[in-house]
Amino acid sequence: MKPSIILYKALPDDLLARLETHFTVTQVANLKPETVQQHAEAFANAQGLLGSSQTVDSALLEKMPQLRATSTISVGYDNFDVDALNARKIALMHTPTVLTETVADTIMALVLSSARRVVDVAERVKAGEWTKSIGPDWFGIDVHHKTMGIVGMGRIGLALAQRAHCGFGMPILYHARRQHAEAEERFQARHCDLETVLQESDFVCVVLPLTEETQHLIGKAQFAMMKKSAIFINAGRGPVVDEAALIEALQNGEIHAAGLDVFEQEPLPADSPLLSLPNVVALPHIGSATHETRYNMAACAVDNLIDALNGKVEQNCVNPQVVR
Ligand SMILES: NC(=O)C1=CN([C@@H]2O[C@H](COP(=O)(O)OP(=O)(O)OC[C@H]3O[C@@H](n4cnc5c(N)ncnc54)[C@H](OP(=O)(O)O)[C@@H]3O)[C@@H](O)[C@H]2O)C=CC1
Ligand SMILES: O=CC(=O)O
Repeated sequence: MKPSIILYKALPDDLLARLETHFTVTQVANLKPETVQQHAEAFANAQGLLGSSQTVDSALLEKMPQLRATSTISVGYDNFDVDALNARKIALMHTPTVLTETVADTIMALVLSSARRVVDVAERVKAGEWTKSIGPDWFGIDVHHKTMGIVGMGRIGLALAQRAHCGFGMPILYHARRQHAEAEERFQARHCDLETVLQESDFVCVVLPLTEETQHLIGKAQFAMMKKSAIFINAGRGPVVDEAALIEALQNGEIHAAGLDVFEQEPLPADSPLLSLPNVVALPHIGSATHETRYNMAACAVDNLIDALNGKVEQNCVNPQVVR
């Protein structure tokens, strides 16, 4: 008999078919308690769980006594209670690498659009305000050859460093827990403490995972350290930044502008002050959102679940050490 799994995200037809050759699939809209209750038997029998962007906590795991593997269509896994998974020796699979280049492209898009005011001035053109040759009130600031500060020099940080250094001639400062030889050799990146990155960078790009250590790592004191001309980018996770402090820093002119793909609350509430600040580019968490990359992530997650339920956790497993 094929193992049963719960799928909580729509998949392209060919990937759903691949999943169904290996498993009996119950597809649900979400992992809310009422959904779990409605499909109680399927959850009780499921050995696998596949989807994205939903909380997987101990309350859910209690309803899934047979669960052996979870597979998220994302690289970030802060929405999972990893300790609870570890306690039950449940594998957690994720999709690093396949999205790295696309996310780095998104971050460069935020850098360029914040600095050159692409969104702001395009809206002015559409509003019919381009009636004569433009003046300094339409100007932006240069990106090329400015100092790029990267907080989190992992896979995405490295791909960002490549774009910034090789494409835009930017010197790179970075902060991570350890030194990264590849970034230093290929892009002459300089490993610094967080304070130095914040003080010396023209662009501060945060590409950190959300953990107990990184939650609100960037707050009032950190914005105060940045240059008044600095542009702040967050493409890691919203709660890494104290959003109230960011809003204050933008309103008080402590920093020049911000480009944001992630927020403390997503979707961003319609009354967020960020939406009325002209020096903010706010994106709806589109880091990896291209047709190609989202397909590749879903394919990777399907393969990951097939592998994990066959006892193969050498690749893309967050907790291989606990899996039997
Ligand atoms: N906006 C979006 O759509 C997307 C957002 N993301 C986010 O980006 C994150 C990073 O992805 P990826 O680059 O693949 O991950 P990696 O694991 O490759 O890199 C994470 C980096 O963060 C650093 N880091 C972690 N904790 C700390 C800390 N406490 N202090 C300093 N540095 C720290 C790591 O340091 P060290 O090297 O020293 O271990 C590492 O350099 C994801 O976890 C996710 O949250 C990812 C994809 C899309
Ligand atoms: O935010 C997206 C991810 O893959 O993580």
